[in-house]
Amino acid sequence: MSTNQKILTLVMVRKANAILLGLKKRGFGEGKWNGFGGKVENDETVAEGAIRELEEESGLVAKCLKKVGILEFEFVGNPIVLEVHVFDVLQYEGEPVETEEMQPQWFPEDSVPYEKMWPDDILWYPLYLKGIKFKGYFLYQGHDTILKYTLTQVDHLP
Ligand SMILES: Nc1ncnc2c1[nH]c(=O)n2[C@H]1C[C@H](O)[C@@H](COP(=O)(O)OP(=O)(O)OP(=O)(O)O)O1
Repeated sequence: MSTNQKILTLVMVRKANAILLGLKKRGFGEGKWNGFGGKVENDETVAEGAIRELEEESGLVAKCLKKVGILEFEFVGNPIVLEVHVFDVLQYEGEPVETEEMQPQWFPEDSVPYEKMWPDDILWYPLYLKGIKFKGYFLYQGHDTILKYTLTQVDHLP
């Protein structure tokens, strides 16, 4: 991994045509609805990081995860590249609870609040919701403007 790269996770939870999102209460992405996740620590695998972040941010304990996408984000003027590994939770235990970082809420899959989410989400969620694996790259100016992007369907993910 290059010193300019940070590995993060984004964990998506669904049930019966609804998706669980959390309103970020602090830090990066504050005020936006998003899946759950964060930076992977040095002493854990990406999947272990995903499980830890989901529990820390929502109280849910993931029992089975599947990687569904990898998204890279760059911001003009910032050398750091964020590599976000997106996971679908196939099985979990517990009920979502509000935490210091997130206020969780179920949304019907046809009423995802894209206007209050990262602008890239409306581009790749349709693939995710159809069960299609994907890779994406997004160059941002600030946090609201995508200057360019690529998004491709893939058969396999590392
Ligand atoms: N553009 C975009 N779309 C969708 N999701 C994301 C982005 N950029 C992102 O960073 N994310 C996701 C990836 C992670 O799930 C979070 C960001 O994690 P962050 O809060 O920075 O990491 P933590 O380790 O929880 O941070 P601390 O608060 O503990 O320092 O957003």
